[in-house]
Amino acid sequence: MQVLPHKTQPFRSAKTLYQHLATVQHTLSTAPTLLTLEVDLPPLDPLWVVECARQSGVAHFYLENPHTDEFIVGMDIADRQTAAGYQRFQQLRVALDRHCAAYPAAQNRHYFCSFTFFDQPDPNPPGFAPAELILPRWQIMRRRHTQRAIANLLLSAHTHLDPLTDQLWHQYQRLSGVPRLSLSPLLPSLRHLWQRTDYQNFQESVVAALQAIQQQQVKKLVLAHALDVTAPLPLNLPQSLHHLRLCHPHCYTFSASNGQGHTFLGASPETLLHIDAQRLRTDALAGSAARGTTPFNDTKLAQVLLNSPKERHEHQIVVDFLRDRLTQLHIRPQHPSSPRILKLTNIQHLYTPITGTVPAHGHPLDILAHLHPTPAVAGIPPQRALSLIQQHEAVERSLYAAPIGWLDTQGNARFVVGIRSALLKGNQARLYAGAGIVSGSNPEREEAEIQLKLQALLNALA
Ligand SMILES: C=C(O[C@H]1C=CC=C(C(=O)O)[C@@H]1O)C(=O)O
Repeated sequence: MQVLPHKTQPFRSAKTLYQHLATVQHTLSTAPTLLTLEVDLPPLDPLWVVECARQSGVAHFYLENPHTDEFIVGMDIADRQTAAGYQRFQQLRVALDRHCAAYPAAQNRHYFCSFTFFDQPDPNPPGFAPAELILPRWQIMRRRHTQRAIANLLLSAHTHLDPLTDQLWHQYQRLSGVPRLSLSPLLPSLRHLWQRTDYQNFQESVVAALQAIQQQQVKKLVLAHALDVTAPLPLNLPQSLHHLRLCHPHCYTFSASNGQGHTFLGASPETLLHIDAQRLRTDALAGSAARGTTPFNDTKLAQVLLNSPKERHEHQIVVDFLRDRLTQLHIRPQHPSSPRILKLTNIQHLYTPITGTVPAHGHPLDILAHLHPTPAVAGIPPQRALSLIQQHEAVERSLYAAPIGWLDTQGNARFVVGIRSALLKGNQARLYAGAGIVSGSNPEREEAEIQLKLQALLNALA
């Protein structure tokens, strides 16, 4: 089957679009063909696309890094594959290979992927599969000061062109029309949010984790906590995302909605997999301290963090894990011998960037299968840590702390770890934060770290 690039501009009018699709359809058999159309759109704020998707009640996917001036945003679904179970990454790869064989690679085609933390569907599912691969109907991307937009659609001799043309034309008009977004730079008042959480529960699980560490069941365990928030009115998604990107310009701001009212969003400082032309980067990020209120105090806190044997141990476990896993994949890891400090708006971390070269046969989904979950979000040894998390955590992790991002047909990828994140539905939000527990951890201090992380998210909700 072929990919049919268009030669004319089919989005001149609804009529030219219909005629273009009809001309293509004339050449098709009953088997579907993937049509990828380049679309001229004015320079867009990706949050306008998020808003258009929200208003139309369709799925969206958004990832933006203000610091590198990169974004990708997708609206609606052209094709979707899902998988579950311990082979879910491999199953998605098979689905992707099949997709690429059926519809040969069009440059610029990107697939959005999300995963839940555990490989089985949640008992109270928010409607995200354990593994999802989505080819968006609309994809708009900005990189190196250039924006490009495409529309993907599956077309066969049987497709009814009238409703398809109507839908595409309507979506195109919305996207290219004057954005009706009024994004405020001010932080919202939090007085209207009603919060419910029980830190007693978290502290008890830290005590249980310390016991498991003492009994040498695990060396490290990452425990998460959730804060449930209710607002008097539905939460304003573009505004919340705008706050996140303003407050965390060095993080990846992201959101994914399933088109059924659930949206997972956040601003993650942790890159799990960044591949550009076979050059790979993954981040070891573990070990935290608050930001100081004065430059002097801030530097002092950073020095204490860098010199703390407990924090360095917590961090080194992640570095060692990532090194081992990359080596298993025949990728030679390279990294500085000691961690640096990564300063975020409200918190600072120990940070070691690890780089390498992906071999020709290496595939982003195989690499993700090896990297998730890292001991920055689970623990070590991984299997034991996972069962202790299930035993001690009170809430489902859902998409929290799992890979979220995109890959293309040339092996490039961007995946972050879905931390500093929340799940929204209507006027309700569940905010997640976790902390690594090692020998020497203190329940009160871990709780303070969790509160610091949750507060940053809470400040962004609008
Ligand atoms: C698991 C989270 O953070 C991880 C990443 C950086 C520092 C961490 C820490 O110091 O505990 C965590 O390992 C979270 O924010 O939910």
